[in-house]
Amino acid sequence: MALSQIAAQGLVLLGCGKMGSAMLAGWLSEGLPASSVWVIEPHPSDWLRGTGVHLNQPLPDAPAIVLVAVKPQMMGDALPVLQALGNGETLFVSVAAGTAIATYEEVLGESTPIIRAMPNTPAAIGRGITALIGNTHAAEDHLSLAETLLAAVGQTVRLDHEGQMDAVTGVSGSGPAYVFHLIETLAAAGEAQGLPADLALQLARATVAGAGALAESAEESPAQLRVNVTSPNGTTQAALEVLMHEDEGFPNLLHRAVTAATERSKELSRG
Ligand SMILES: NC(=O)C1=CN([C@@H]2O[C@H](COP(=O)(O)OP(=O)(O)OC[C@H]3O[C@@H](n4cnc5c(N)ncnc54)[C@H](OP(=O)(O)O)[C@@H]3O)[C@@H](O)[C@H]2O)C=CC1
Ligand SMILES: O=C(O)[C@@H]1CCC=N1
Repeated sequence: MALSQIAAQGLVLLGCGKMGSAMLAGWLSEGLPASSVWVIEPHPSDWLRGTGVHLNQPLPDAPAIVLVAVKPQMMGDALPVLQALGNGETLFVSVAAGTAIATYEEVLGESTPIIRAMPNTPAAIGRGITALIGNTHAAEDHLSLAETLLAAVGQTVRLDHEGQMDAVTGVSGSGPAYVFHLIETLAAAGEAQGLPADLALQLARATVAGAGALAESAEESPAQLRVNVTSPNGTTQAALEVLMHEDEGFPNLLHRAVTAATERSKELSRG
């Protein structure tokens, strides 16, 4: 099914904060007409008001997809509004962290096709990645429908089982924040070495963006690309000896960070 077919039946977006807006911006720029989107959002931003979507208006009877993008803590209040669309043709896709498929089945009905997805904010510029897993009522058609929608804002991957979702959240869902923090801290380190703040930020931002693009397009592995930068006994080697330190280096730090995110995702799903 193409994006135009989703447009014909309608798309409902429940919650349009940071993640909902990132995806909506991507869909609109990919040609999804604003007139085919219904958004339920208690405090719409000026940007959202300006898009021309149906805002807080009565919903269509059988939209192709309802996408749920409210905070996990808001789910109990938000989901019942959609109950009438459950147990029907409409596919539900939720991007909420730490909210199990079973939670949606309880509210929407067990025969509702439900897909749990974990996107990330680069979706706003079509460079996201979304992992998906469906319930037993999500057939191949439903999965490819969700993939059509989410592929419009980046890559998609299917998971083998729902248990992988916590770690996915820790790696790619939260991951953009780690990279933005890397840019901030690389710039601050440059400033500490005497560079003007704006120059340090320009260097850090372009370096992370360029290295990311190279890592994605090059045939070599990230490890080989790292070696390519590292002259024997040169400047990079001096830095990597700090970053690759067994206890205080990047591997241990990132391992702890991803573990903390994964554990928090598990904790959220316990309620
Ligand atoms: N931000 C990210 O990078 C990612 C987020 N996610 C998931 O996406 C979901 C949304 O996160 P995020 O966008 O960051 O959070 P935000 O708080 O920015 O967005 C949630 C939006 O939902 C609105 N809302 C609250 N209650 C209701 C309701 N009853 N009906 C409709 N809308 C409601 C909120 O309004 P108000 O602010 O007025 O309460 C807010 O605008 C979360 O479940 C999160 O786990 C997944 C991947 C990445
Ligand atoms: O921080 C969070 O809980 C959400 C889920 C992944 C990214 N943001």
